[in-house]
Amino acid sequence: KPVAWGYEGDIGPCNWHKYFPKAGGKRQSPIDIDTSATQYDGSFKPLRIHYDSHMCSSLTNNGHTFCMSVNSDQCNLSGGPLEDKYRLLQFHCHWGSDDTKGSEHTVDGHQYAAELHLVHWNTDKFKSADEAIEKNQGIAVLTAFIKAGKEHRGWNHVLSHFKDIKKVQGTSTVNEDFNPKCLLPENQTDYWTYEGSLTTPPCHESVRFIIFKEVVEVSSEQLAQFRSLCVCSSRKRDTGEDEHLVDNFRPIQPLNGRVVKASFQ
Ligand SMILES: NS(=O)(=O)c1ccc2oc(NC(=O)c3ccccc3)nc2c1
Ligand SMILES: [Zn+2]
Repeated sequence: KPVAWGYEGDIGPCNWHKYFPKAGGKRQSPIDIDTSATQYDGSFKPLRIHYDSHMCSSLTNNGHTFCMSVNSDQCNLSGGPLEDKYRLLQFHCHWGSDDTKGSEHTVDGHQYAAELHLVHWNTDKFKSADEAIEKNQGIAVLTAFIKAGKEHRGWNHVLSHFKDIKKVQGTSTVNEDFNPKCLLPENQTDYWTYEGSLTTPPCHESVRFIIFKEVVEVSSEQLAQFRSLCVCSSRKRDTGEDEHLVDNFRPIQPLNGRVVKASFQ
């Protein structure tokens, strides 16, 4: 029977290690990026992000975030710090209860309103995502910070399906011509990268994070739509309204001597 975990109370991040021992490991995520301690690495080749847009995907509320599952073998990532080719598996976000918090990684202690994770698995080294998810070098997560600002039209293709997934386990099929590349910042040459973990249980230490320096803007109204998702099926709080899915970010974890590399000087 799967163990319940969440972001507050007894099942919150401080207790994850009791049922998910890797959560207490030495290369956990997220971390704070201290820009004075990052090391420029001139050896990185250009990042190659090739996504097609003719992919059918499904959007689900898994009770911890929304997850857009992608099943196209044409969405590939390679280059940069990566030695192998990785295939897009899903993307999701982390956010807060207001625009002042929500990202998992922080930059010089600054937390953004939300954080986008595009999750890829290593198709050169492993036969399935189920295998890659728990192996070193198995996963690469392209990450973009999100702040409140002007409206992002690309995000509306995803947000327009949110009414179908308000409740947990709600699923909606997305067939329209949508390319997740539109969710990334324009500047895809400046990024930080380090070796970490899944930021939710089971916290496998299998992830290479690639975090773009440029921050993406979405409107405050669009951020409010993230918060409209419900974390529980129909259980009403004693106050009678639905419990909303917010503050689904893990606190930052010890760096333990890891060095964050930068693709830029
Ligand atoms: N916040 S995170 O670190 O990006 C993160 C955290 C936990 C995750 O579990 C999975 N599993 C699959 O996507 C998957 C999808 C299909 C088959 C096997 C695995 N991806 C994750 C990403
Ligand atoms: Zn994530």
